[in-house]
Amino acid sequence: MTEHGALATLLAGPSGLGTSAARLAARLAQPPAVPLVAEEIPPPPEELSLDPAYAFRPWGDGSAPPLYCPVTERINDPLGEEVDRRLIAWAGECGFDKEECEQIGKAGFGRLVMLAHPDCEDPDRLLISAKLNAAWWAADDLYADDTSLGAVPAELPPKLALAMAAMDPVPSLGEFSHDLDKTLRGDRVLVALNSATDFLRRSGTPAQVQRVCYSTFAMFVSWTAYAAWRHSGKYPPAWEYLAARQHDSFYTSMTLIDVLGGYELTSNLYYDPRVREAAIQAGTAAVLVNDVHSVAKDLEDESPPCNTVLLIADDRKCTIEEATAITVELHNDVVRDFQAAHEKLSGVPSLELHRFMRGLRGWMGGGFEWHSTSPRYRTKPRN
Ligand SMILES: CC(C)=CCC/C(C)=C(\C)COP(=O)(O)OP(=O)(O)O
Repeated sequence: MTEHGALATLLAGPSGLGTSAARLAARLAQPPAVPLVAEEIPPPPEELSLDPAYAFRPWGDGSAPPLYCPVTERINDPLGEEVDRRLIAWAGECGFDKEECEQIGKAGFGRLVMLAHPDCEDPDRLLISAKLNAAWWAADDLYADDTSLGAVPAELPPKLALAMAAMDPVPSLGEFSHDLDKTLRGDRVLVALNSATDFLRRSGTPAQVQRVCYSTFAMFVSWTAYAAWRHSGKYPPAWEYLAARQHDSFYTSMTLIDVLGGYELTSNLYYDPRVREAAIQAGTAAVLVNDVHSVAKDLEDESPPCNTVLLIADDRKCTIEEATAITVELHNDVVRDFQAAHEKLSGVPSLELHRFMRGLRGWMGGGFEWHSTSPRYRTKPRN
């Protein structure tokens, strides 16, 4: 029986997230009505604490409920520092200036991949994920999110179309290729996306490379939805943002798990609905960890980017603290769903699938650790 056939047989049983800008900003400026304090946090349900791979992990200043999250499998600071050194040198080659290279170094994307890919010891392989994540974040900050860095919502869609051309080179169109090639060479974000994808091509199979490209392009569609909401000043309800966030999540980063692990999860397993659902759950949970850590940073922008906590606060007319608790609860439920899916898939006779599922869990545990420690999310004390 093929791997896919085995999976289909095993899984044949019953099948298993779903205003205006001014109003949003005004509400968020209000002081918290009833702050949640640590003593009010209900104790975690005993039975869920039993799996040693998961824990209720305090985060931030400890005042919000803990995140139910996989534990961090590996912390190897010298390895993370080595990846960061190589990453900063590469960023300079792509055309990022000294200050930008320093920012990239400070964020610690090398440390992120050291934490998130515990089954990869090789700094050069880790660099595949470090380069791609740094390039995605550069596009996210410089093109999409950060007004102070020149991001303009109305200019985003055509920039993303060029970003796709940078990652997935288009065939020559004679005289019409000249200006495109010049543009792709002249913009540091496009150079980084092109270089990082080329670097991936050295180790990944064509199927692995293309899955990275297409999940990136799906993520770009969600970015254009956020840009339209920001441009019009009509922010969406949380449910609509969350629908987009599921394709704009660390799922994209997780497409690299098997490449860094030095194996390949075949396409029919990778895209099996149960595996995809689990991977989207892992990516969404990891990006909800990002949203709860990004609130202060996002509020600093003159036109705040979309964020689950801020949109829930607006939807429910509640405080940021209350919206944070709701987001944590949602996160924890998604992790529990992932945990159940992982358990169910553990009966499938595929070593690659077992490694990949463990890789998804490991990525969530590493992502949590990175968000808790990266200066990118260090919050200023609130008044
Ligand atoms: C940048 C990247 C790896 C893309 C996948 C995950 C993702 C979309 C982000 C982390 C970007 O979300 P966001 O803009 O909210 O991130 P920051 O809060 O700006 O770090």
